[in-house]
Amino acid sequence: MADGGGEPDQLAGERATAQFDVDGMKVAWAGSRHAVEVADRMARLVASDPVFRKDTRTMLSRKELFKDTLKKAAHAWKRIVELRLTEEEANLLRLYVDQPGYVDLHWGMFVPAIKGQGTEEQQKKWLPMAYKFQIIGCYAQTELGHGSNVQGLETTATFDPSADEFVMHSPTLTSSKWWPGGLGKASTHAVVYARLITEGKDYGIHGFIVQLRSLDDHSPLPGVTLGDIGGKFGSGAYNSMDNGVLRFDHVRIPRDQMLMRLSQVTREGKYVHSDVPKQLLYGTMVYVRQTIVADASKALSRAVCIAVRYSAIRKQFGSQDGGPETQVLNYKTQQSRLFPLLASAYAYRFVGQWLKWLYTDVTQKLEAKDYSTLPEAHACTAGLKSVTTSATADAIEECRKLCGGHGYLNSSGLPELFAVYVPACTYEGDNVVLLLQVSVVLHLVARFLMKTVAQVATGKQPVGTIAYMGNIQHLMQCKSAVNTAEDWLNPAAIKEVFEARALRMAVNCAQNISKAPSQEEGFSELSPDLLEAAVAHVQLIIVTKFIEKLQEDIPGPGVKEQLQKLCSIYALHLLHKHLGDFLSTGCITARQGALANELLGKLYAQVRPNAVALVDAFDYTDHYLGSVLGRYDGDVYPALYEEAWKDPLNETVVPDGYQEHLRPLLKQQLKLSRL
Ligand SMILES: CCCCCCCC/C=C\CCCCCCCCCCCCC/C=C/C(=O)SCCNC(=O)CCNC(=O)[C@H](O)C(C)(C)COP(=O)(O)OP(=O)(O)OC[C@H]1O[C@@H](n2cnc3c(N)ncnc32)[C@H](O)[C@@H]1OP(=O)(O)O
Ligand SMILES: Cc1cc2nc3c(=O)[nH]c(=O)nc-3n(C[C@H](O)[C@H](O)[C@H](O)COP(=O)(O)OP(=O)(O)OC[C@H]3O[C@@H](n4cnc5c(N)ncnc54)[C@H](O)[C@@H]3O)c2cc1C
Repeated sequence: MADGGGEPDQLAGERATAQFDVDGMKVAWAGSRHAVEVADRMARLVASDPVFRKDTRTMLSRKELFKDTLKKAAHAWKRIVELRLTEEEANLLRLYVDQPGYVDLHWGMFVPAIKGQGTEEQQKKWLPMAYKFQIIGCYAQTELGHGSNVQGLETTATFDPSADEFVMHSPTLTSSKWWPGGLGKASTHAVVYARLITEGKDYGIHGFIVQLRSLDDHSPLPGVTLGDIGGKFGSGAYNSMDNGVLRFDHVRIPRDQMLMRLSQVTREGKYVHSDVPKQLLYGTMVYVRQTIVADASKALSRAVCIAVRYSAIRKQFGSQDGGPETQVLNYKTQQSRLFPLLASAYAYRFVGQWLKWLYTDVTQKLEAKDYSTLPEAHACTAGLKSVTTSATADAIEECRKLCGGHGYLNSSGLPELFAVYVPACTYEGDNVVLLLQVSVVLHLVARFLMKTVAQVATGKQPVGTIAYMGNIQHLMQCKSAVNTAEDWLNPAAIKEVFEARALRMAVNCAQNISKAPSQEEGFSELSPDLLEAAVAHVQLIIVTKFIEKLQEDIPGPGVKEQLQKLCSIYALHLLHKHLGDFLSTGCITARQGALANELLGKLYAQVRPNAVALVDAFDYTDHYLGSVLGRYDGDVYPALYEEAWKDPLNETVVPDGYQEHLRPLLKQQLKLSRL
């Protein structure tokens, strides 16, 4: 029992009110019983290892933090080798270590870039070294002057046939590579994206493997300037990563270090393009965007887990005759802010699982030289990355506010979680730039369908996640049949209005663009509307994948019922938030909007007794959560109190600086008061 009002038993009471089987929900969340078991084992392995402690991380200096990251990475690798962990286990171990570091770029981008863009011979040469960490690689694409506009990169790779070498050069300040993680201090090699110039002609951006540092003493090779780009947002957080700067002064590399799966330069300097689509140059980004969507649910579920547990512990107001105050989780406002985020965590989890499937499917097709699904993979990964990361960043901040003042303490875990997460809205493609990519696809399809609407039944039908657009005749005219609040529980009713909204917004944009003097001008003028149409399309994908998940066999008493409620909450809170879209496109009436809101209130009340159990199903250890507010035992107040004393400021009772700055001030005031 905690001192002064903290009531740890309260969480036990909350758990007792759950109306479903938490173990069954853990399986639904993780994807299989096996996945629960592996995740649990890896989480405990990390939590029990003192090297992986992270409770003082936000108090470390940048240098200490970076060294701590090197230590953790080396120790993690040692454990992976000693225990012969599988790839699945190693990935989970990395997740639970919970500290960004150079290994992420080595495994997450350097290795995939070589796999995707290197020839078989190049893979045979470089991958075994990378797999054993004999070399450490990063992904050096972004420059000081250009990140989003990849075609605008300035670094050059000029072929010199006399030496059979490329000369890597940074011709301007703005061509300095800037941002690549792991580049600043750790990497020995990089996949560098540069303009290929041969026979006096610029063939645009290509990838090259470049050694940057000596494998003997780690010093930069001649002609290579390297460093870290400086401290970043927040304490701890992404500062564990050595995002770096790189400049080349006529650095020579052998010709066979150009990644040559997409195109080649011959010994004589001839440029040859293979039959592989040039967009595969962007393949590594597609891969990482897909992992970022899966990670959104992890970050969001962590924040929600902290906020739900703490909201069940925290009490304010409502005391009658000296009785207990009200748990803040019982306030309808708290529920209406928190439960949509809980539902979003589940929604992103399932869409992330689906996207992983889509990516695997596309990869298999690419291996069989079927490139037809590449545009779908690009649009889905770009759109979902954008929508899920933006919403997750906002949601983490909302969870901080939901935890009141204590949420602002580092010990709540939320400030660091926000700081480490928020760059996901920018890296791997700025979220607006990525949504514009989705809107290009939507615009093309909408324009095509408008032209061919008469013969749509016989014409070429859109497939994959844009298949619904083929139903244009119905979706442009349909009116929702919802008549009672409970009618909104019908997934078909929800799907229809989300499809109609997305299609009508895309068609409206296409019609307005067609009125502009040129398509380019129209596209630019209407880009804010196009973004909204893209968001509507992506939200439809998430809702649809949640609904499809519920059509699967989901074992465990009450599990499917809870997920059905969460699915309805996810969809209806979006409907409520974007009511303007649904009304202005005529998909629903104002009354139907009000009915959706009425149902939302009822669903929140139904979720309330299950809320703590629904976050327990994420199966997070206290180590991974890293939050005194989100502790499993709910013993929040003693932990908060204890944590405060660990701050370096409390190492002495009288602070450093007292003699120089406080004492003279206080003495001076004394003199003044005596005057
Ligand atoms: C310390 C602890 C340690 C523990 C240790 C444990 C040990 C290790 C064990 C395990 C470890 C595992 C670790 C794994 C972790 C993995 C996680 C990885 C984390 C990553 C962290 C992220 C870091 C960030 C990296 C970056 O940011 S890299 C840089 C990213 N940059 C961008 O995204 C740039 C965005 N811009 C663009 O993508 C493009 O420029 C564009 C906006 C798309 C425009 O392209 P452009 O060619 O200029 O013009 P378009 O005409 O628009 O396009 C042409 C054409 O191409 C199509 N297209 C475009 N993109 C793609 C694509 N990606 N795929 C396919 N097609 C594409 C486009 O649609 C056009 O098509 P059409 O011509 O048909 O219209
Ligand atoms: C933490 C972190 C890690 C990173 N790691 C790596 C890495 O490992 N390797 C690497 O190569 N890069 C890395 N990056 C770089 C990252 O990929 C780029 O920052 C990102 O792609 C955005 O590009 P930018 O910085 O040029 O933004 P800009 O494009 O300059 O964006 C600035 C603003 O302009 C807007 N804008 C840009 N273009 C358009 C347009 N066409 N229409 C409308 N609005 C537009 C954007 O929405 C944004 O609001 C990292 C970045 C961060 C923050």
